[in-house]
Amino acid sequence: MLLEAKGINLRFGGIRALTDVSFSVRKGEVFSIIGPNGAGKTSMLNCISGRYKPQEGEIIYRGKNLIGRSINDRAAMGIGRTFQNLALFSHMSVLDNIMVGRHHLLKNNFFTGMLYWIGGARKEELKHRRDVEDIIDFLEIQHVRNEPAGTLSYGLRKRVELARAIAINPDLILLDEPMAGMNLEEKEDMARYILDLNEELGVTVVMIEHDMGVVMDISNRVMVLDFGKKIAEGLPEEVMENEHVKHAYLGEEDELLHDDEAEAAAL
Ligand SMILES: Nc1ncnc2c1ncn2[C@@H]1O[C@H](COP(=O)(O)OP(=O)(O)OP(=O)(O)O)[C@@H](O)[C@H]1O
Repeated sequence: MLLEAKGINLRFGGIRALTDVSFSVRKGEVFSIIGPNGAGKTSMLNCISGRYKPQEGEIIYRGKNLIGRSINDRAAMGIGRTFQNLALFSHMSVLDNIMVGRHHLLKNNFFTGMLYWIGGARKEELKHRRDVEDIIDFLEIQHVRNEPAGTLSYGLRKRVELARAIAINPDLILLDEPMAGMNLEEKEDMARYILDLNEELGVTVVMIEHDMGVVMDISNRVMVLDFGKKIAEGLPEEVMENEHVKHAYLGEEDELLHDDEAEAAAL
């Protein structure tokens, strides 16, 4: 197992965001976390990336417990992530945004900076530049490499975010709704990049996604959360047939229906 979450409990005051959630992800898998709004999906990713600290439970990554380690430590251990909302520096070029992702890998600091002209640090920087160019080629964003990120289409910006997450050389990547807000063509492109990342570069993927078509297409296994609890885990087709899961999603539709009805009644 590459990643194992055991008995994760996360509370915010009186809110139980996650209750006794356990699951494991095998090396090389695309593992999706699905569930209705507010089910605890992002909270779970945040526990893995280090943004949130669960009150109870362990998260074991390559045999080491991650709890208590900083976000940077986890990145250095090979855990990359993207966010639900775009988090790029909009005035910086695509290239510089990706270099930011690379930053913690640069051994070069103030002191080693003095050695720059002697050779070591300069060589290191050249290697980083070459690696970043490889990522740019991989995600086919050469044509916008010098553009300010803020001027790009939404789909391209999401791709640059993925590039920045890949820049830390992750073994495990956490993707929070990578297709949100995309049109069909952009979704298909993104699905292909995620699969290439998984198959060609061997990166294990843990992904939150609302688009069931995408989830069914590219996931090896799926976990379903509802009100902070795991209600199902298994192959995509098994999970979709699960009565609890159908009920959780129907419940959400019911709620939406009631909201519409309430709105209609208010008019
Ligand atoms: N920082 C926080 N402070 C307080 N409550 C939080 C915080 N983060 C999450 N929560 C609460 O935890 C619960 C789970 O939220 P979370 O964002 O993890 O759900 P989600 O499944 O990712 O939802 P969505 O699909 O809408 O993104 C919600 O009730 C949310 O309000």
